[in-house]
Amino acid sequence: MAPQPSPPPPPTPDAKFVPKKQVSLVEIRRSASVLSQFPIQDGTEANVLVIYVGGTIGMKKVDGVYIPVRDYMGEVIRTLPMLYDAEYAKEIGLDKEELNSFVLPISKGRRVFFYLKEYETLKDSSNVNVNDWLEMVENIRENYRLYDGFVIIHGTDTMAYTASALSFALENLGKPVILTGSQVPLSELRSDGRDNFLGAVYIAGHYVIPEVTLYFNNKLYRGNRCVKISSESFRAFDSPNLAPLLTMAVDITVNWSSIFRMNTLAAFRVNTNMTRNVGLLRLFPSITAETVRAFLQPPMEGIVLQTYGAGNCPDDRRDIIAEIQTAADRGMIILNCTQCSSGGVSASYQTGKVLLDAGVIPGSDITPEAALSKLSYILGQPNFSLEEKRRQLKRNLRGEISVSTATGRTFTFEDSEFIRAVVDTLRIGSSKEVQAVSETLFPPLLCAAARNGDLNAIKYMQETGANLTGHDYDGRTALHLAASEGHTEVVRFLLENGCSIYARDRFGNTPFMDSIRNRKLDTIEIIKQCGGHLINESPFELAVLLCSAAATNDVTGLQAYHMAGVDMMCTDYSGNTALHVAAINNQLEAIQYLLESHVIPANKPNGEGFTAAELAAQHGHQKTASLIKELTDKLKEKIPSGSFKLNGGPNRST
Ligand SMILES: NC(=O)C[C@H](N)C(=O)O
Repeated sequence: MAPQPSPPPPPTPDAKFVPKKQVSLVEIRRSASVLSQFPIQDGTEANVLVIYVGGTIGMKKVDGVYIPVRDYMGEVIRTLPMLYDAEYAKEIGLDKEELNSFVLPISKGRRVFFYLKEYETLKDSSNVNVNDWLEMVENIRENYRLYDGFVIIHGTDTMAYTASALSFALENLGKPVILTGSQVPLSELRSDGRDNFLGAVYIAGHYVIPEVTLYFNNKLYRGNRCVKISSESFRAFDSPNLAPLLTMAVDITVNWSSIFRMNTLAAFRVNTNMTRNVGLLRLFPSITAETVRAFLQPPMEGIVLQTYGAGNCPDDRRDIIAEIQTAADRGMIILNCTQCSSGGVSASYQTGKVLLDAGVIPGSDITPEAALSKLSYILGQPNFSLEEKRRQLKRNLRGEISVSTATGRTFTFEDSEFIRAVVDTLRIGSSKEVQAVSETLFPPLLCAAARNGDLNAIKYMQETGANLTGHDYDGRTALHLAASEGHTEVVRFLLENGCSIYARDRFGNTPFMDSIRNRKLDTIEIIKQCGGHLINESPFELAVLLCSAAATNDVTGLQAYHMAGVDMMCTDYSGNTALHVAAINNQLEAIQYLLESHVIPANKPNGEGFTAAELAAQHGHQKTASLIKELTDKLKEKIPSGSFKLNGGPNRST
């Protein structure tokens, strides 16, 4: 075989390279004079810190091989419109290279800004070690309050290890930490990096999934459930024992009931006590006792024992079992993890029970990567006794294992035993009292499920006897929530099961009004088909809502009111219709919609006798005044005679 060319020398530090002064995006945006006029507004903006550790995603081909190159990631991002809204960045002064700050195109009415913090030494993840983990943890700690979420750009080879380690080191996490990378560099034509990078930053800026997760190939996995399964496929990772937490497709589907949430009031903190004296011993047929003994010697403190099937070892190899027993007796912690890619450990077989009897701790369905991190984290805690370490290893700390009930099934929200378990806990005996508990508990549960669009959970609760029309302490019903969120499938199901579109909550809102306020046009249509209409909303209140929609160019809002049958000619306290207000505020799209839908005649005077065109001119919007006249003339040509009474306004919709 021809001699292989010697690998290129590692990239020497570039003399001119000066590490960027690391400031947070928030500080940048608050300090930059241009930006001060764009105050950070809650809800419509999000800030994400992107920590760039290395990996293929940011690599550049140099002399025929890929190597990480400083500043290259930022250069490439600036060329990708899906990752960087250059025009808006320029408009607000965020386009300076030294700012290392970027902004996604607007999405769901929100701007996601991200600050790229590039490590001084960008690594192929094969070189990532505990010290790098500690640096990532520290970076998150020092920036925790400044950002809505965190993305770590990392090589794929050891990404699952890093994700597992961080999941334990970041305690009481309340914000998303998402790892991602790619199989093909971002700059290459067919890179998977663009979608992976965009998806991770998008999710971090739009969803509060308070876990360490891993985003790859349109799926968001719990980080400590992942394994790398391919060195070539874009589907490089799998989570064999837990379904993805989120799937990115035409719609974004979040499996909210799977999200792991800390049940503590303790604040976020980092815990970097992690011992390195751990290892993984994979059993194989005819392994010698000498090998096992050598592996279990100090300074080893704990090992992951990778066993066959459901956690089995050869029970006829008394020599091996004796070595394991001896090590366990002297305080070695041994965690049983299956070699199978899915499923977990159980003491169902004698060949598994012998390990349990020898003091090996069953690891449930934990992955090898997570098992090593969990061991390292627990054995690193200075205040844990041996017993406490053993106890903690059996616990589900960060969702790294499936919690099984006595029957071996995993507890889920949809499980009808949920209510029975609550009833048992409250030690309520009589059916009357059980009924009282159900009437109290089911409505908020139904509302929660409806808000998440979780139709299966609603059906489960219906089968358990829940009254779908029940309301919670605020008078809110499941239909209110489903209508507010626009979950049309749930709305249909609830309507087909007798839920009322006229139910009013304590604020006087009906599901119909909720669908209008939230601009859920499909839901408005469904409720209208069921005869839904506005009942007691005062024309004045509706006029104010219409005019504020016009003033803010909220065309969808105008459509929603129009679809709902609101009298679009209603006027506010100064006799202005939505068209007058749109003209005063120079909102061209709103004007166009109102004129083209023939809901308000252009020549209708407001309370002071001025038409929309006159008001536009009075407020210095000459072009808008001309547009109104042009549109009106054009539309007049199209209007069939008799269908529009200029002085009396449109045919009134019922
Ligand atoms: N796709 C990748 O990122 C592989 C690369 N060797 C790494 O792990 O850094």
